Amino acid sequence: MTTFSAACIQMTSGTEPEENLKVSTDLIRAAIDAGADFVSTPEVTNMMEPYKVAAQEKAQLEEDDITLRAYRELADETGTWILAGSLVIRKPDDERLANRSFLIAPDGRIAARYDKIHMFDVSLDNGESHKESNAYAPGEKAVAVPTPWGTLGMAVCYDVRFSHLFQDLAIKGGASLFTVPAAFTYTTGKAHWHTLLKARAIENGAFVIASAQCGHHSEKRRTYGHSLIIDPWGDVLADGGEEPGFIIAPIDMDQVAKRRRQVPNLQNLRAYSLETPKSEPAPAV
Ligand SMILES: O=C(O)CNC(=O)[C@H](CS)NC(=O)CCC(=O)C(=O)O
Repeated sequence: MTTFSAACIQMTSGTEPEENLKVSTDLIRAAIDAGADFVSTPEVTNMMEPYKVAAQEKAQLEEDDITLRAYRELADETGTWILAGSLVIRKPDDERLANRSFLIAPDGRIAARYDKIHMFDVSLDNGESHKESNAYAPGEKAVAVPTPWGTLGMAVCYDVRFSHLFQDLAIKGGASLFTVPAAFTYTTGKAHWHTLLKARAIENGAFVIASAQCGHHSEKRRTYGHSLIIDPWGDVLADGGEEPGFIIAPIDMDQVAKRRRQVPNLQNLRAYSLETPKSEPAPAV
Protein backbone atom coordinates (compact mmCIF):
# COMPACT_ATOMS: atom_id res chain seq x y z
CA MET A 1 0.00 0.00 0.00
CA THR A 2 1.59 3.28 -0.97
CA THR A 3 -1.16 5.85 -0.72
CA PHE A 4 -3.29 6.94 2.18
CA SER A 5 -5.15 9.93 3.48
CA ALA A 6 -3.66 11.78 6.46
CA ALA A 7 -5.43 14.29 8.68
CA CYS A 8 -4.41 16.63 11.49
CA ILE A 9 -6.89 17.98 13.92
CA GLN A 10 -6.28 21.45 15.33
CA MET A 11 -7.75 22.62 18.62
CA THR A 12 -7.37 24.89 21.64
CA SER A 13 -6.94 22.48 24.52
CA GLY A 14 -7.91 23.77 27.95
CA THR A 15 -7.18 22.48 31.41
CA GLU A 16 -9.93 19.81 31.59
CA PRO A 17 -9.31 16.38 30.03
CA GLU A 18 -13.05 15.53 29.69
CA GLU A 19 -13.72 18.69 27.70
CA ASN A 20 -10.63 18.26 25.50
CA LEU A 21 -11.63 14.67 24.83
CA LYS A 22 -15.07 15.72 23.64
CA VAL A 23 -13.72 18.39 21.28
CA SER A 24 -10.94 16.20 19.90
CA THR A 25 -13.19 13.17 19.38
CA ASP A 26 -15.68 15.21 17.35
CA LEU A 27 -12.84 16.48 15.15
CA ILE A 28 -11.28 13.03 14.73
CA ARG A 29 -14.67 11.64 13.68
CA ALA A 30 -15.12 14.49 11.21
CA ALA A 31 -11.71 13.75 9.69
CA ILE A 32 -12.55 10.05 9.43
CA ASP A 33 -15.87 10.92 7.77
CA ALA A 34 -13.85 12.97 5.27
CA GLY A 35 -11.86 9.83 4.41
CA ALA A 36 -8.82 9.91 6.71
CA ASP A 37 -6.90 6.64 7.22
CA PHE A 38 -4.55 8.28 9.72
CA VAL A 39 -5.48 11.09 12.13
CA SER A 40 -3.08 13.01 14.36
CA THR A 41 -3.95 15.19 17.34
CA PRO A 42 -1.69 18.00 18.71
CA GLU A 43 0.78 18.02 21.56
CA VAL A 44 -0.84 17.85 25.02
CA THR A 45 -4.26 17.12 23.54
CA ASN A 46 -5.66 15.99 26.88
CA MET A 47 -4.53 18.89 29.04
CA MET A 48 -3.00 22.31 28.55
CA GLU A 49 -2.46 22.99 32.23
CA PRO A 50 -0.01 25.77 33.07
CA TYR A 51 0.09 24.93 36.78
CA LYS A 52 2.46 22.12 37.57
CA VAL A 53 0.67 20.96 40.71
CA ALA A 54 -2.71 20.89 38.96
CA ALA A 55 -1.22 18.98 36.03
CA GLN A 56 0.34 16.46 38.40
CA GLU A 57 -3.00 15.99 40.14
CA LYS A 58 -4.98 15.53 36.94
CA ALA A 59 -2.52 13.37 35.03
CA GLN A 60 -3.29 9.64 35.03
CA LEU A 61 -1.22 6.54 34.56
CA GLU A 62 -1.41 5.19 31.02
CA GLU A 63 -3.85 2.44 31.99
CA ASP A 64 -6.23 4.94 33.62
CA ASP A 65 -6.06 7.76 31.09
CA ILE A 66 -9.55 8.44 29.67
CA THR A 67 -8.24 9.99 26.45
CA LEU A 68 -5.97 7.08 25.59
CA ARG A 69 -8.76 4.60 26.32
CA ALA A 70 -11.29 6.52 24.19
CA TYR A 71 -8.89 6.87 21.25
CA ARG A 72 -8.07 3.15 21.34
CA GLU A 73 -11.79 2.36 21.19
CA LEU A 74 -12.31 4.88 18.40
CA ALA A 75 -9.41 3.46 16.36
CA ASP A 76 -10.83 -0.04 16.76
CA GLU A 77 -14.39 1.04 15.97
CA THR A 78 -13.46 2.95 12.82
CA GLY A 79 -10.40 0.98 11.64
CA THR A 80 -8.28 4.12 11.64
CA TRP A 81 -4.70 4.81 12.76
CA ILE A 82 -4.70 7.51 15.45
CA LEU A 83 -1.62 9.36 16.65
CA ALA A 84 -2.41 10.84 20.06
CA GLY A 85 0.07 13.64 19.35
CA SER A 86 0.90 13.78 22.91
CA LEU A 87 -0.90 13.16 26.14
CA VAL A 88 0.18 14.31 29.57
CA ILE A 89 0.72 11.05 31.43
CA ARG A 90 1.67 10.23 35.01
CA LYS A 91 4.75 8.03 35.39
CA PRO A 92 4.63 5.25 37.98
CA ASP A 93 8.20 5.83 39.16
CA ASP A 94 8.78 9.59 38.88
CA GLU A 95 6.89 12.63 40.16
CA ARG A 96 7.61 14.34 36.86
CA LEU A 97 5.13 13.73 34.03
CA ALA A 98 5.67 12.28 30.57
CA ASN A 99 4.86 14.29 27.43
CA ARG A 100 4.08 11.09 25.51
CA SER A 101 3.04 10.44 21.92
CA PHE A 102 1.07 7.25 21.19
CA LEU A 103 0.60 5.57 17.83
CA ILE A 104 -2.63 3.58 17.99
CA ALA A 105 -3.26 0.87 15.36
CA PRO A 106 -6.67 0.28 13.72
CA ASP A 107 -7.37 -2.60 16.09
CA GLY A 108 -6.90 -0.35 19.13
CA ARG A 109 -3.48 -1.71 20.04
CA ILE A 110 -0.72 0.74 21.05
CA ALA A 111 1.80 0.29 18.24
CA ALA A 112 4.37 2.69 19.71
CA ARG A 113 5.00 5.26 22.42
CA TYR A 114 7.49 8.10 22.37
CA ASP A 115 8.37 10.49 25.22
CA LYS A 116 9.41 13.95 24.01
CA ILE A 117 13.19 14.14 24.27
CA HIS A 118 13.95 17.86 24.08
CA MET A 119 12.50 20.02 26.85
CA PHE A 120 11.33 23.56 26.02
CA ASP A 121 13.33 25.54 28.57
CA VAL A 122 13.48 29.05 27.17
CA SER A 123 12.87 32.71 27.95
CA LEU A 124 11.77 34.93 25.11
CA ASP A 125 12.29 38.67 24.77
CA ASN A 126 8.52 39.27 25.08
CA GLY A 127 8.62 38.08 28.70
CA GLU A 128 7.24 34.64 27.88
CA SER A 129 9.22 31.89 29.54
CA HIS A 130 8.79 28.12 29.73
CA LYS A 131 10.58 25.57 31.81
CA GLU A 132 9.17 22.29 30.62
CA SER A 133 11.76 20.24 32.50
CA ASN A 134 10.28 21.44 35.84
CA ALA A 135 7.21 19.29 35.32
CA TYR A 136 8.25 16.74 32.68
CA ALA A 137 10.83 13.97 32.52
CA PRO A 138 12.52 13.98 29.12
CA GLY A 139 12.47 10.82 27.03
CA GLU A 140 15.71 9.06 26.17
CA LYS A 141 14.66 6.91 23.22
CA ALA A 142 14.00 7.91 19.63
CA VAL A 143 11.27 5.83 18.00
CA ALA A 144 10.82 4.74 14.37
CA VAL A 145 7.84 2.43 13.94
CA PRO A 146 6.62 0.47 10.90
CA THR A 147 3.18 1.28 9.45
CA PRO A 148 1.49 -0.17 6.32
CA TRP A 149 2.76 2.85 4.36
CA GLY A 150 6.32 3.17 5.59
CA THR A 151 8.29 3.74 8.74
CA LEU A 152 7.10 6.60 10.93
CA GLY A 153 9.60 8.68 12.92
CA MET A 154 7.99 10.17 16.03
CA ALA A 155 8.83 13.64 17.34
CA VAL A 156 7.05 16.25 19.46
CA CYS A 157 7.07 20.06 19.10
CA TYR A 158 10.42 21.50 20.24
CA ASP A 159 12.13 18.35 18.91
CA VAL A 160 11.69 19.92 15.45
CA ARG A 161 14.63 22.22 16.22
CA PHE A 162 17.01 19.26 16.55
CA SER A 163 17.66 18.21 12.98
CA HIS A 164 19.98 15.34 13.93
CA LEU A 165 17.05 13.54 15.59
CA PHE A 166 15.21 13.51 12.27
CA GLN A 167 18.31 12.47 10.35
CA ASP A 168 18.86 9.59 12.78
CA LEU A 169 15.21 8.55 12.43
CA ALA A 170 15.53 8.65 8.61
CA ILE A 171 18.93 7.02 8.19
CA LYS A 172 19.23 4.64 11.14
CA GLY A 173 15.49 4.18 11.67
CA GLY A 174 14.42 4.10 8.01
CA ALA A 175 11.71 6.72 8.54
CA SER A 176 9.96 8.06 5.44
CA LEU A 177 7.39 10.11 7.31
CA PHE A 178 7.54 12.12 10.52
CA THR A 179 4.90 13.23 12.96
CA VAL A 180 5.50 16.50 14.83
CA PRO A 181 2.48 17.30 17.01
CA ALA A 182 2.99 20.70 18.61
CA ALA A 183 1.91 23.56 20.85
CA PHE A 184 4.25 26.17 19.39
CA THR A 185 4.12 29.61 20.94
CA TYR A 186 2.55 32.25 18.72
CA THR A 187 5.76 34.29 18.65
CA THR A 188 8.18 31.52 17.74
CA GLY A 189 5.63 29.86 15.49
CA LYS A 190 5.19 32.95 13.39
CA ALA A 191 8.95 33.26 12.98
CA HIS A 192 10.05 29.63 12.62
CA TRP A 193 7.31 26.98 12.36
CA HIS A 194 6.84 26.63 8.57
CA THR A 195 10.57 26.91 7.89
CA LEU A 196 11.60 24.30 10.45
CA LEU A 197 9.04 21.75 9.30
CA LYS A 198 9.80 22.28 5.62
CA ALA A 199 13.50 21.89 6.34
CA ARG A 200 12.97 18.55 8.12
CA ALA A 201 10.90 17.32 5.12
CA ILE A 202 13.39 18.55 2.52
CA GLU A 203 16.62 17.43 4.17
CA ASN A 204 15.28 13.92 4.81
CA GLY A 205 13.10 13.50 1.71
CA ALA A 206 10.19 12.57 3.95
CA PHE A 207 6.57 13.53 4.60
CA VAL A 208 5.85 15.66 7.68
CA ILE A 209 2.50 15.51 9.46
CA ALA A 210 2.28 18.18 12.15
CA SER A 211 -0.90 18.70 14.14
CA ALA A 212 -0.96 21.92 16.16
CA GLN A 213 -2.60 23.62 19.09
CA CYS A 214 -4.05 27.04 18.20
CA GLY A 215 -5.52 30.14 19.82
CA HIS A 216 -5.73 31.47 23.36
CA HIS A 217 -5.51 28.80 26.06
CA SER A 218 -5.23 31.30 28.90
CA GLU A 219 -4.31 34.94 29.30
CA LYS A 220 -0.63 34.12 29.04
CA ARG A 221 -0.65 31.23 26.59
CA ARG A 222 -1.32 31.64 22.89
CA THR A 223 -0.32 29.04 20.32
CA TYR A 224 0.33 29.43 16.63
CA GLY A 225 -1.87 26.79 14.96
CA HIS A 226 -1.04 26.16 11.28
CA SER A 227 -1.13 22.37 11.37
CA LEU A 228 0.84 21.31 8.32
CA ILE A 229 1.12 18.35 5.98
CA ILE A 230 4.29 18.67 3.89
CA ASP A 231 5.61 16.47 1.08
CA PRO A 232 9.26 15.34 0.60
CA TRP A 233 9.92 18.19 -1.83
CA GLY A 234 8.93 20.70 0.87
CA ASP A 235 5.58 21.65 -0.63
CA VAL A 236 2.77 22.31 1.84
CA LEU A 237 -0.19 20.04 0.99
CA ALA A 238 -2.46 21.51 3.68
CA ASP A 239 -2.25 24.32 6.25
CA GLY A 240 -4.69 24.58 9.14
CA GLY A 241 -4.57 28.36 9.60
CA GLU A 242 -5.27 29.73 13.06
CA GLU A 243 -8.72 28.32 13.91
CA PRO A 244 -9.76 24.92 15.30
CA GLY A 245 -10.75 22.28 12.72
CA PHE A 246 -8.94 19.65 10.69
CA ILE A 247 -6.87 19.38 7.53
CA ILE A 248 -6.58 16.36 5.27
CA ALA A 249 -4.31 15.46 2.35
CA PRO A 250 -3.56 12.45 0.16
CA ILE A 251 -0.10 11.00 0.81
CA ASP A 252 1.67 9.15 -2.01
CA MET A 253 4.62 7.37 -0.43
CA ASP A 254 6.20 6.71 -3.86
CA GLN A 255 7.23 10.35 -3.74
CA VAL A 256 9.77 9.53 -1.04
CA ALA A 257 11.89 7.25 -3.26
CA LYS A 258 11.41 9.55 -6.23
CA ARG A 259 12.60 12.57 -4.30
CA ARG A 260 15.53 10.67 -2.74
CA ARG A 261 16.61 9.51 -6.23
CA GLN A 262 16.60 13.07 -7.54
CA VAL A 263 18.53 14.56 -4.65
CA PRO A 264 20.38 11.70 -2.90
CA ASN A 265 21.73 13.79 -0.03
CA LEU A 266 21.15 10.99 2.49
CA GLN A 267 23.48 8.81 0.40
CA ASN A 268 26.00 11.58 -0.19
CA LEU A 269 26.70 12.05 3.53
CA ARG A 270 30.38 12.06 4.39
CA ALA A 271 32.37 11.73 7.58
CA TYR A 272 34.79 14.57 8.31
CA SER A 273 37.17 15.78 10.95
CA LEU A 274 36.84 19.18 12.54
CA GLU A 275 39.71 21.62 12.80
CA THR A 276 39.67 24.54 15.21
CA PRO A 277 42.80 26.55 14.38
CA LYS A 278 43.74 29.17 16.93
CA SER A 279 43.52 32.57 15.29
CA GLU A 280 46.84 34.38 14.99
CA PRO A 281 47.08 37.74 16.77
CA ALA A 282 46.63 40.57 14.28
CA PRO A 283 50.04 41.84 13.11
CA ALA A 284 51.03 45.16 14.66
CA VAL A 285 51.11 48.03 12.21
O1 LIG B 1 3.20 23.39 28.45
C1 LIG B 1 2.19 22.84 28.02
O2 LIG B 1 1.08 22.89 28.57
C2 LIG B 1 2.28 22.07 26.76
N1 LIG B 1 3.59 21.94 26.24
C3 LIG B 1 4.09 22.83 25.42
O3 LIG B 1 3.45 23.81 25.11
C4 LIG B 1 5.48 22.61 24.89
C5 LIG B 1 6.42 22.63 26.04
S1 LIG B 1 6.28 24.07 27.06
N2 LIG B 1 5.76 23.62 23.92
C6 LIG B 1 6.80 23.61 23.11
O4 LIG B 1 7.63 22.70 23.09
C7 LIG B 1 6.87 24.82 22.19
C8 LIG B 1 8.13 24.90 21.34
C9 LIG B 1 8.20 26.21 20.66
O5 LIG B 1 7.30 27.01 20.68
C10 LIG B 1 9.44 26.54 19.90
O6 LIG B 1 10.30 25.66 19.71
O7 LIG B 1 9.55 27.68 19.48
